[in-house]
Amino acid sequence: MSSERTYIMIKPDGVQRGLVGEIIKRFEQKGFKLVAMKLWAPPREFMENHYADLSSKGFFAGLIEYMVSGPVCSMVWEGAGAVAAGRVMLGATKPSDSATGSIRGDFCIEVGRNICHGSDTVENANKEIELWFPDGVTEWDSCQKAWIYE
Ligand SMILES: Nc1ncnc2c1ncn2[C@@H]1O[C@H](COP(=O)(O)OP(=O)(O)OP(=O)(O)O)[C@@H](O)[C@H]1O
Repeated sequence: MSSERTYIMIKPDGVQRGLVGEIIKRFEQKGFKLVAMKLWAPPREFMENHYADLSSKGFFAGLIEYMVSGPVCSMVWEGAGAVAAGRVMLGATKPSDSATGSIRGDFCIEVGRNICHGSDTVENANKEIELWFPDGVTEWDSCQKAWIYE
């Protein structure tokens, strides 16, 4: 499995409900490496751009209202298979379908308040990382590497 980077965002409900630490803890404990993070409230147009592929959906206006209702915590996590593993850790989009043990399965009830976002493909991850972190990420060596990878 090759090393990848994935864009993970804690949505406004996740921030307001005090789940930032819990979500970071899960990614750290899994063995992924944090290479970028910021807490901020991007302008509406920025969020519309992030979700541009959903602009024709009936829930788009509500989604954008939700996403600009408070600060989000944007992160980039790195590691082998990080994109697919990140999606599994988040759980299915609809919390009623999310496995217990996943972030959505454990902490939320409705699709319109589903706490977190994670890139769905490596290609989209690279696009999202460029959008959210145009100045790049922080490269560093983790002393845990030899204990996580063979
Ligand atoms: N039927 C719906 N009603 C309300 N909101 C929805 C609905 N479907 C999706 N959403 C919202 O739009 C977001 C993006 O939907 P998408 O289909 O891209 O799922 P996803 O890739 O799992 O989610 P995300 O991009 O947030 O990680 C969902 O996470 C959810 O917040």
